[in-house]
Amino acid sequence: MSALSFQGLNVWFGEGRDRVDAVKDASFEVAPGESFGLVGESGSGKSTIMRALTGLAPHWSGHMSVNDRPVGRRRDRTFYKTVQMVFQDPYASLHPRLSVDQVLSEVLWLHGFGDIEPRIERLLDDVGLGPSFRFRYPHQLSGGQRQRVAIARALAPEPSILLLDEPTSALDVSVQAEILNLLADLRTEHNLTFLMVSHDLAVVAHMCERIAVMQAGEIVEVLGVEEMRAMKPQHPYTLSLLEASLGYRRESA
Ligand SMILES: Nc1ncnc2c1ncn2[C@@H]1O[C@H](COP(=O)(O)OP(=O)(O)OP(=O)(O)O)[C@@H](O)[C@H]1O
Repeated sequence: MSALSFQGLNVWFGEGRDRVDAVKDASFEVAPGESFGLVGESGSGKSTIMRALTGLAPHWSGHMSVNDRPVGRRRDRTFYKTVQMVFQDPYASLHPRLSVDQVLSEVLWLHGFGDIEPRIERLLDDVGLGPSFRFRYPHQLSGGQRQRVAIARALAPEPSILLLDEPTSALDVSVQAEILNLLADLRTEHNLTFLMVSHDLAVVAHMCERIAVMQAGEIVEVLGVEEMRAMKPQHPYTLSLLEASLGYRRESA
């Protein structure tokens, strides 16, 4: 069984001469409970894979499945109960006029939960925010606290899979590690599967067991984090990414 499967995925934007082939023939699987990273330079198609899965990029071909159920053109409520996404920018992803209580109540209500009060308290506790945060508005929260609320919102439907699109890159360096550690703890406590996009190889090495390296829309290599740490990738592009992230200079002629 796989939690997520992508086979021969192509995703494009626009038509004719304006067409951009953002993802080309991408294939990989993520096992239940695994944390899988997507890395690569800006514009290589990492976020587009997540967007295609969640329905935000409508033009795609190939095969995608969630818990071995094929993803079709329309996603039902079961899909969004199973798969939730945390976006890069908590400033943009939370509505400024909704309190934390309203944000969480709305999602819980949409997913048909009756016991909303205790669930809100538990969700806030899960993400390390006390009950005093419940009636605050986004402008009354720090960036890290906002991202905690966004994570609580993603956890509310009790998903088994979280899509994390650069979840710490908009945050102050001092809180990035806190949020990554929170996510790692939540993964264990809630038996979650992660698909994570990051341009930061150190983040991916810390969070993921396997990594797909993307270049210009294609997956050039899938490698284990141990091979990555040992600087032993198969593909020269991966090596150049690793060296760049470590500040090495290649000994080129
Ligand atoms: N809505 C869109 N319309 C047209 N082109 C798009 C759209 N969204 C993305 N693209 C293009 O698709 C390609 C892949 O973009 P994508 O955002 O997936 O890259 P990425 O690897 O996630 O990059 P980054 O790390 O900068 O977010 C890029 O060439 C981008 O310009």
